[in-house]
Amino acid sequence: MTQSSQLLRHRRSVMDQISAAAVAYNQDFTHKTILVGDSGVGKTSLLVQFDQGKFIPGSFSATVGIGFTIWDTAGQERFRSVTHAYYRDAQALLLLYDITSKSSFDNTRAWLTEIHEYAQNDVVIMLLGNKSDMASARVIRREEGEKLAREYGVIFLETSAKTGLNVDEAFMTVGKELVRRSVQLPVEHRFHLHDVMPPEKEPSVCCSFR
Ligand SMILES: Nc1nc2c(ncn2[C@@H]2O[C@H](COP(=O)(O)OP(=O)(O)OP(=O)(O)O)[C@@H](O)[C@H]2O)c(=O)[nH]1
Repeated sequence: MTQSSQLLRHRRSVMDQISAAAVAYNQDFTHKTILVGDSGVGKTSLLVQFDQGKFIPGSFSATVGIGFTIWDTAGQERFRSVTHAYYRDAQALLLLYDITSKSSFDNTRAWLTEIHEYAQNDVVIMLLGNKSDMASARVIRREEGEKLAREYGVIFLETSAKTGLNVDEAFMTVGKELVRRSVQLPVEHRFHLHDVMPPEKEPSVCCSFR
């Protein structure tokens, strides 16, 4: 078992709470969230920070896909065909780039094209500019991330898997949107968001979803 799959087995995530609450009100409500983006942008680190509240320096071995609620994928090209299969039944996607890597930012367009091709039409997408703690190495300005997010109509945040900045907010925002969509159910199956989580501050940029 990989390190990442072990941590997923033991996670006590906010998403789990949201999911559990949703299931209590609607037996059919399930969701899958996956993290995508170029190799090295910090997908696994973000997941570790969210799950364990800590940063473990150094690269993790490339992971193809693990867990059952939040899926971490490898950014390497050789795993791409496997990733395609994951898109199909994903309800939410966290697309990461590294603010110190222009190529990872440029490649987000290719990732978005792929997502549009393979994912469900109503998938929740969040664009995350990770490694925001590395101010002196920054090559992608925050405004560039915001502009791209607006262009594609997705939510945007800058995060740091190292300091934990906006990590919970990212997963919370996705969870809230999934819950919001689930309340399109008949009245008798609805539940109230306030019952499962306290009010959170809104993300810095929040665009309409597709
Ligand atoms: N300073 C800083 N370093 C980070 C951050 N996130 C990840 N890293 C580092 O970036 C490197 C790559 O992180 P990973 O989490 O392995 O990246 P990944 O996207 O899962 O990579 P693949 O599995 O190859 O797709 C590691 O050395 C991490 O310690 C961050 O927010 N800040």
